Amino acid sequence: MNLLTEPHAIKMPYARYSEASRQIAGIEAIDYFFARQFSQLLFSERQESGVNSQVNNIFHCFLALHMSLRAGHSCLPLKEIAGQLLGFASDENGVVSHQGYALPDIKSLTALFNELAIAPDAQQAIIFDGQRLYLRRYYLFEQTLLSYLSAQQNSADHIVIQDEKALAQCINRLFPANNQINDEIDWQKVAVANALNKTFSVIAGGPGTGKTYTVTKLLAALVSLSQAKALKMALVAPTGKAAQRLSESIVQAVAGFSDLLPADILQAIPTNSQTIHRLLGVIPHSPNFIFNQDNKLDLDVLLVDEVSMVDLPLMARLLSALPSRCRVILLGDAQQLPSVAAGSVLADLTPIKQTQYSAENQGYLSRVTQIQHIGRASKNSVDYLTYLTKSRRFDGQGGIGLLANAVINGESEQSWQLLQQAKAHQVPQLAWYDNSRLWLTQLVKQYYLPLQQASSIEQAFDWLSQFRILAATRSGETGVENLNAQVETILQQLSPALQTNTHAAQTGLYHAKPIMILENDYALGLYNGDIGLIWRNNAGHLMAMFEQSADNIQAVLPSRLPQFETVYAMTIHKTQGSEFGHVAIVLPKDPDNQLLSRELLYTGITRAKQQLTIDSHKAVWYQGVERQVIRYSGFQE
Ligand SMILES: Nc1ncnc2c1ncn2[C@@H]1O[C@H](COP(=O)(O)OP(=O)(O)OP(=O)(O)O)[C@@H](O)[C@H]1O
Repeated sequence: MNLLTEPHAIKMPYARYSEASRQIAGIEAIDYFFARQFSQLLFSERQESGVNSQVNNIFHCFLALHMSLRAGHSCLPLKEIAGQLLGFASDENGVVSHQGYALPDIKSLTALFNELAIAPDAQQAIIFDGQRLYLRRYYLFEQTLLSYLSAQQNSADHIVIQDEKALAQCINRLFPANNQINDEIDWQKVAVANALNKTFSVIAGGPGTGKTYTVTKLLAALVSLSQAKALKMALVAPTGKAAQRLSESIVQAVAGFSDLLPADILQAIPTNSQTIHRLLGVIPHSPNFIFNQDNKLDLDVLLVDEVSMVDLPLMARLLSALPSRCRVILLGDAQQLPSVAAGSVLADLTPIKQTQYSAENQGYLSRVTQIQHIGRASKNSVDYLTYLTKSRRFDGQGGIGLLANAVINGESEQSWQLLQQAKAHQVPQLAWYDNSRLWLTQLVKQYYLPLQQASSIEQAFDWLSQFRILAATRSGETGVENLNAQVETILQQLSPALQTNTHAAQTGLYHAKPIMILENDYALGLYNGDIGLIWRNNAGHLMAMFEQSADNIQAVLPSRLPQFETVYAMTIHKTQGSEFGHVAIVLPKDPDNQLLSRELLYTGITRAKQQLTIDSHKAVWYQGVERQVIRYSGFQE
């Protein structure tokens, strides 16, 4: 069937894209062609149907569905669009620029889609299920996740370790009683105990709450309890950088446990992490992987870190590739930005905002941890989920933790007051500027100029990790591209060597320039988001250097590099999974910028370990803190 041939009986609401874009604000060509193609497909199969008079409504719903997918939702709940005027826009004087389109109420829309018979089993490309419209692909990914979860929750025989006495001994050895502070519940201990009797668990918490520390104890417990059976364990994260950090944190945690555990147990704790893509085995130019539902991984334990960054398709593919015996432990901060691509897996898996277990689970936990009051039983319990709440990094009166909390709780006034106090130097760790850029020259001098004088590449990487400028957008005055150009101009003013460097002027490359890779190159082993430094080697040639692990630096000829860009400044989205000593966040000037959200600000703020500089107007800050990222999915009510 030729999809582009319109069945003659059906008249589409817009003859071409230009007409639709004049009428509907915010659409892109791809939304229009998606709606047109799938409406035509539907009607070509239903020429005699009574729904023909509804072509406009169907077209508009499909248009809204595609706009939703583009915004990262995995579906479109009809209740979000029913009875509304969508795509309408007018200027500040009330002059209408786009008329938009109106949709019928929920009852009529539901009746229409029921009549179309596009239920999940109808083998259609667009599916209507549970009052939501889906593209079939995303529906199937979501089903994979949902059925994985229900299989874990319903099957007690998946639980590997059932000897509670042995469990209790092991847990109490890992968490000696003197770890208990002022009768506070040690949630790290609870999290380990909780994960030990489940094949699936989620340990969630903000930065520095000890997720990696806790999970290292969990791995130690699994090794101790496996009774000489060598477990096949894998540690993964969504990006190379996050995988590297996970390895480093586990090595650091293991080093601190020498008083708690014998050397043979410590040695058996895995420390090598890899990306999820690497574990699954990338097939070049294909979205599929070597390991999948028909060719499963041989694993007993899988730990996934930074789950907020994992999108729905990747999580579904990962879970499909696991054998049923595999224990899965997910770690992440559910309050961070969701994945760039579709879905909000971690947010969906953490539907309640504090730990709440069933009475049965509480009974088990009390028995093995000897902690008596783990909480009241609740109907809303989610037994696989434990929150760690005590930040080991941002305690006391440090401004970063206070600001992060106020932002994620939507407290615009309180967070703004913190910034004002910071201006008066009353809050440690914070500095605030009103879109002035006064800080830029000083921080470039402090952090970026010294890179040129670093005595070794290792030292340069170390210094580079101390500071980063973060922006919400790529383009525009406050975007990454412009900020990078400004830093380079300042560096040229400060460094006479750079001013006279004709090679730099011709190629844009110079010694100690930080770069970020923008596309995967499997042959070179370089991936989107990898950060490197242009560096003059001993032979006097400029090479691109990448820190593959703490003691392995890879040198690549600049001419062989995949697409890359300068990275004195980067987007907040791209910094997920990384941290820096000092972070400077530059926000857009327009409060209506659609990228602004409290999750974006929170993610940016929590990238800073010691010092944070914020550059924002008041109206922009308020908008950012008040707006929340919402992602629709079939996990929600
Ligand atoms: N119970 C504890 N006792 C002592 N030190 C701890 C404890 N829990 C965590 N820490 C220390 O606190 C720091 C942060 O812990 P960790 O790296 O595990 O946190 P995280 O939640 O994984 O943080 P992020 O993912 O943001 O890096 C580490 O230096 C760790 O050794």
